[in-house]
Amino acid sequence: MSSVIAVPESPYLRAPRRALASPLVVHIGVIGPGKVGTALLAQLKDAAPRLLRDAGLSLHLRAVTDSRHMWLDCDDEALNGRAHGAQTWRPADLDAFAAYVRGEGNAVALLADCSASDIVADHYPVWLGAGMHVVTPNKRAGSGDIARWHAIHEAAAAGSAHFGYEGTVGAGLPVIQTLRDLLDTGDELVAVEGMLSGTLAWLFNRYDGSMPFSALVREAHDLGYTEPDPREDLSGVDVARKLVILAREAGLKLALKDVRISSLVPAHLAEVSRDEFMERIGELDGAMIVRHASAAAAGGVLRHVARLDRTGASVVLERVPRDHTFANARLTDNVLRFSTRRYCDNALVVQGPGAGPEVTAAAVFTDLLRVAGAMGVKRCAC
Ligand SMILES: NC(=O)C1=CN([C@@H]2O[C@H](COP(=O)(O)OP(=O)(O)OC[C@H]3O[C@@H](n4cnc5c(N)ncnc54)[C@H](O)[C@@H]3O)[C@@H](O)[C@H]2O)C=CC1
Ligand SMILES: N[C@@H](CC=O)C(=O)O
Repeated sequence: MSSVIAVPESPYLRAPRRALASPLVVHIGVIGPGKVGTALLAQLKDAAPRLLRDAGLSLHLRAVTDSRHMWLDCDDEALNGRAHGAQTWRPADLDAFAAYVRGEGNAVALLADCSASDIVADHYPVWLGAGMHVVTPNKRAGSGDIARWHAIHEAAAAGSAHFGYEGTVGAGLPVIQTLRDLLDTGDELVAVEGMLSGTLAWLFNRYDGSMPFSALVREAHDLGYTEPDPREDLSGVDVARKLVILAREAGLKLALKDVRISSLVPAHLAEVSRDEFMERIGELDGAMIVRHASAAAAGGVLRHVARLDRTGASVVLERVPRDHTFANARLTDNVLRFSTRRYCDNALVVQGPGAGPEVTAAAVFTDLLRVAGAMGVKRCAC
């Protein structure tokens, strides 16, 4: 699909490699071949020959599954060659899928969950406990039931397996790793303030009242910025999930229900099906033009702002002055301002594109490379 290569072409990767006795073989299963999953499949395919050559890392795509079908034998040339390249599929079964990805022998097995499904997240403890690595941009595990979240981390420790979720906050931006590095070196999180939705950043960067807000939401959906159901973005729930993930990372007790959210989805559209919502999305336009005009009249712009500190968390669409940092971020830019014990006079800021299939897939790929790094592959991200 794309020629973009997720792994940076660093001098480190290009340098002559110390020959490994044998390549590290990683069996990969991709769950959810949607926008992010498809981009990940393309990135894996592009990078595999280079990683084998330069890093002694042998990536084997074993299987792909969505909610209804699973395709096994993805690396089987003969099978893939049948029916004009179409692979055979069978009804999806996550346990059988994981067992197939693992296979026989001693290969490292890794599951990349690119769905937004709680059902898939429910399987993480079993997979991790059995020593299979899990990498994901799916926010459900990190922001859902706290008992499941504990079970996941305990299973990962018990199975000596890695649970990677860098893509859950800020898409491809180094957010989780940055926070973890601060905490691991003894810093303390005091507060996070920022714009954590690529979709809402893009919408309010674009929206000037000259075209319907709903048309922009449709465009954001087509560009792959929104959640599978764009109400997750518009309601503020997607950003609230990210705040919960950050809070838990920092050891703060926060559940989704504790985040104060002001939703852009009117109550009468909150419970209808996704398809009906998309048909009636024009019903958002009236309220939005009024809010935009009111912010403009007061000399400001609308921005979707998230805040987290020890007293709580909030997600609000608010008016900010035109010269505010948030007013001048571009496109899907996320901005995360970390105030910590060390970064107290001036916050540590992570900023950049915060949504899109390519950048998100690259975060998942980076997590995969961290697993390989931990397994002794010295020439990629470790
Ligand atoms: N699109 C973006 O910019 C970003 C997305 N993410 C996350 O990435 C994930 C995927 O997002 P998209 O690719 O945009 O969504 P998508 O809707 O394009 O793809 C989701 C895929 O998951 C599959 N799926 C759903 N339930 C499943 C189940 N029970 N078992 C197996 N597969 C299942 C669907 O069939 C589909 O193939 C979501 O969790 C999203 O929050 C995270 C950061 C940024
Ligand atoms: N829909 C999300 C995607 C990344 O998490 C967003 O717009 O931020």
